[in-house]
Amino acid sequence: MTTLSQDSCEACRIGAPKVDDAKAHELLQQIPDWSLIEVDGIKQLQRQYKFKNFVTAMAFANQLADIAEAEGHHPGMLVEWGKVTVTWWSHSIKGLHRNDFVMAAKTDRLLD
Ligand SMILES: C[C@H](O)[C@H](O)[C@H]1CNC2=NC(N)=NC(=O)C2=N1
Repeated sequence: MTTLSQDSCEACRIGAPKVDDAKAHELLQQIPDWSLIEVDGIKQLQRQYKFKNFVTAMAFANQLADIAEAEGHHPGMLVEWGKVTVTWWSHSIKGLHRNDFVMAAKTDRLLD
């Protein structure tokens, strides 16, 4: 199995294959702190990160913005005092692509 955090995002266009449930559960083993959620029928990955204040939470969000730009794949982020909720899904396919699992793993690595 390849290490998700070391992969790069591949082009994800309308019609690209979604990750099926069996594959999603296999990939989730590499990102065990993430939850599989469904919003308006769209499967997504979500994790909440805790910080000591708003400034450190915002700094993390900005770091994540930088890697999102570098990979051309962008998360949902809710920045609050002491926490950031990150959500990954692929807008173009209204669901989960392998890219979302790659980016979730890279998000975790920001805190190594
Ligand atoms: C043109 C551009 O690459 C696309 O619109 C990208 C940008 N970032 C994206 N991010 C996410 N999460 N899903 C997408 O479908 C997506 N599309």
